[in-house]
Amino acid sequence: MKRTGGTDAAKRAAGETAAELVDDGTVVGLGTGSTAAFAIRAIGRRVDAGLDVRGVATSFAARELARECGIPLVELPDVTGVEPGDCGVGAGIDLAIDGADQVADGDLIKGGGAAHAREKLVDDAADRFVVVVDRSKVTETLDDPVPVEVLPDARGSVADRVADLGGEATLRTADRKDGPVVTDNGNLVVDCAFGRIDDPDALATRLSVLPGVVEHGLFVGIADEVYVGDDGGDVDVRWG
Ligand SMILES: O=C(CO)[C@H](O)[C@H](O)COP(=O)(O)O
Repeated sequence: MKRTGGTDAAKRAAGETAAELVDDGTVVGLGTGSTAAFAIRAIGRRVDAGLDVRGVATSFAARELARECGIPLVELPDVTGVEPGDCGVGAGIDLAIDGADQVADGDLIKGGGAAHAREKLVDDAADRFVVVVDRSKVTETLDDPVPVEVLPDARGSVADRVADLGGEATLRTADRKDGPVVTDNGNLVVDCAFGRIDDPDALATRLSVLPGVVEHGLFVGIADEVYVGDDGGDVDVRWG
């Protein structure tokens, strides 16, 4: 679920500071959401000024914004050495910059924009994953609902299994759409409230093995640094 307390000034500070980390001649993962958008626009301005970079978008929205900003794009298989009929080896993303909905002790809840499946794929593949957030996202422990992308037919069975785990699943709907939110991958999202999550790693493992779960929004041990912006334009680098 989106936390809406942060200001644009704080998001801008985090996003634009992280955009300075992009080196010439590299591949950068482009995150989703309003904070990552500040980074994408800043990278676009650097491209205008001559920066040679290729972007891998984490969502339809990130791709559209990157195109608007003139950032050359490649697809993930283009940087993983995949040949037809082959799995390829490793990934060639140097740096990923992405937002988060909640951060505690360097672990994240993501998926407020329903893009967490592809975000995890890109962010985890990067040599360095920098999270950009405003201060309202940083808490002592994770306790927001965890977005879980599910195959459409699995929404009921996953909700049952989430209840067995002590959680409560709610099918995500949108304000300006009849029916549920459909992800970029054609799936549904159930937001699963567990209250305080004392062991995110254990919960992540339990959610991952549920039949019909495509991806959940717990990002445990994936982030390398978290850039926390404040209203005055300062950025605190944590868990680096
Ligand atoms: O996980 C995400 C999308 O799936 C976003 O990164 C997250 O929702 C943060 O967005 P914002 O910066 O707009 O608060």
